[in-house]
Amino acid sequence: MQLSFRRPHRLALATIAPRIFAICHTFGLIVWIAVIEGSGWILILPGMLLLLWPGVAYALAASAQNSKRAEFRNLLFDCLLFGFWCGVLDFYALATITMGLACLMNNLVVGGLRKMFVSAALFSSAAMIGSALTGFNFRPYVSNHLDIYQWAGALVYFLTIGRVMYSQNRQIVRSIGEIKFQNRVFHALLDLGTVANRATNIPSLLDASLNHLYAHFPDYGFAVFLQERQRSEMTRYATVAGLDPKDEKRLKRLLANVHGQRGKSNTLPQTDEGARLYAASMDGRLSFYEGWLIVKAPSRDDGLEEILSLFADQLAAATENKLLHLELKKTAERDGLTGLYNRGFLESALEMSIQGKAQAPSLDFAVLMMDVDRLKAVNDHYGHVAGDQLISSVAKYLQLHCRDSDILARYGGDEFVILYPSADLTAAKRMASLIRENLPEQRCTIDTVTGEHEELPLHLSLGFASSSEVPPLQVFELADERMYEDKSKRRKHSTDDLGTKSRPSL
Ligand SMILES: Nc1nc2c(ncn2[C@@H]2O[C@H](COP(=O)(O)OP(=O)(O)OP(=O)(O)O)[C@@H](O)[C@H]2O)c(=O)[nH]1
Repeated sequence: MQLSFRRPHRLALATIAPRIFAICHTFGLIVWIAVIEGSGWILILPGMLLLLWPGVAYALAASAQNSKRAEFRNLLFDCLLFGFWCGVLDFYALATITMGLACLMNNLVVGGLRKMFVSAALFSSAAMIGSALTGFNFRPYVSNHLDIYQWAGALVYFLTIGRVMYSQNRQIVRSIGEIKFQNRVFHALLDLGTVANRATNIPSLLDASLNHLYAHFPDYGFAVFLQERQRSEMTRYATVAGLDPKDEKRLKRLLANVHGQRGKSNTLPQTDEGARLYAASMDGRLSFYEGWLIVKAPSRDDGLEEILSLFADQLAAATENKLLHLELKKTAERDGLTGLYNRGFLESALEMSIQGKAQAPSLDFAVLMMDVDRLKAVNDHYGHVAGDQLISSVAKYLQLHCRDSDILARYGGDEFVILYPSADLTAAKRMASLIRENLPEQRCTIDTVTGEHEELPLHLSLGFASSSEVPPLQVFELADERMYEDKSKRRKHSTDDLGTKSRPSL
C-alpha cells in the first residue's frame, strides 16, 4: 500500500507545537528523575522513544483519509503515553496532575465530555500498566527544583494551548464571516434571476436588479450601463442604486477607460478616497449591447472581482433573455407596418372583455371600427408605397388620440379597431366625433411613383357599439355593420365625384 501525505486538518497542525513542547518537557522530567534516583539509561533510553511521537503523530494525520479523525486518535494516544510515564515515574504528583489535566482538557475541547471520560480511562489504565511494569511505587514528591520545573512547564504548555485556541477561534469567526458573505452572494444571485424575470421592460429590469443587489449589500453602490454595440457612444440604458450623484462623474471617467478594454471581462479597479470602483463587462452574453456592471466598494475588496463577474453574467443573461422575450412579444402582438397591436392581440383582448362582462355585468366595453376609404384607388394610382404611407398616417393620427388603456389595433389591410376594455359607448362616441370633425383636415404626404410628393386627405368610415347596447358577443358584429352602413352612405355621396375626376377623390 502506498502512503500519500497531504496537508492535514487544521486541528493536527494546531497541536504540533504544544505536543512537541509537552514531549520534550516530559523527556526532561524523565532524565531529571533518572539522574536523581540513579536509574540512568534504563529510564532515559525508553524516554528517548517518546521523542519520536510528535513526528509519528503528524505522519499519521497527514497520511490518513480523514486527518481530523486521525488527530482525535492521536490525542487519545497522548493520554496513553503520558499516563504510562506518570506510572513509570511513580506518580510524581505535580506531573500526574498537570499531564492528566492537559490530556483531559485537550480531549474535552475537541470531543466533549464523552471523549474526556474515554481519555481519563486511558490515562489511568496506562498509568496502572506503567506502574505495574516498574513495581508499584508511589512517590508524590521529588524535589523543590523539580516542582519549579514542572510548574514552569505546565504554565508554558497551558499558555501555548490558550494561544492555539485563540487563533483557532479567530479562524472560525473569519470562516463564519466568509460563509455568511457567500450565503448572501448565493441568495442575491439566486433571486436576481427571479427579480429580473418579473420586470416588464429593460429599464425596470435593471432598476429592480440593482435595487435587489443594493438590498443585499447596503454598504456597496451599483450602476449598470448598456451601450449599443454599433454606436458605443450611445448609452441606451443606465441605472444606479446606492450611489452618490457625485459618483457619476467618476463613473463616466471609468467608463471611458473601460471602453478601450472592450471584450475583456476582467474588472478594473479605480481608487477613490478609500472607496473603490470596480467594473465588470457584461459583453459575452449580450448580442446587441455592450454593458458594464459597476460596483463601488467601501474599501479594497479582493474577493469582489470574482463575485462581480458572476453578477455581471447573471444580469447580462437576464437582460438578453428579456430583450429576446420583448422582441418575440412584439413580433407576436404588433403589426409590422404601423407598430399597432395586430388582429390576434385584439381578438384575445376582446375575448377577455367578453369574459369580463360575463363575470361582472356592470363592466362594459366598447368597440370602434374604422376602415380607410378608397385605399385601393390610392394603391392603383400612386402605388403600394403610397398606400402604405396612407395607412401609417391614419395609424399615427389614431395613436395620438388614444389613451394607454385603449387597445388600438390594425385589424386587417385598411381596417382599424379601438377596443375600450372598461368603458361604455361614450368613449367610442367621443373618438368617432373627433375623427369626423378633424380627420378631413388632416393631410398625408405620400411619395408618388414618379418621385414627387402629394398631399392626400385622410378619410375613415366608422362604426361603434358597446356591451351596454347588445350582448357582449354581438358588439363587434354590430360595430362592423354600422361601419359598413357609414361606408355605404359615404360612397353614395362621392360616386359622382369619382366619375368626373381623373384621379381618385380622396
Ligand atoms: N398599400 C397597401 N395596401 C393594402 C394593404 N393591405 C390591404 N391593402 C389594399 O387595400 C385595399 C382594401 O380594399 P377595400 O377596403 O375593398 O377597398 P377601398 O379602396 O378601401 O374601398 P372602400 O373601403 O370601399 O372605400 C385592397 O386593394 C388591398 O390590396 C397594405 O398593407 N398596404
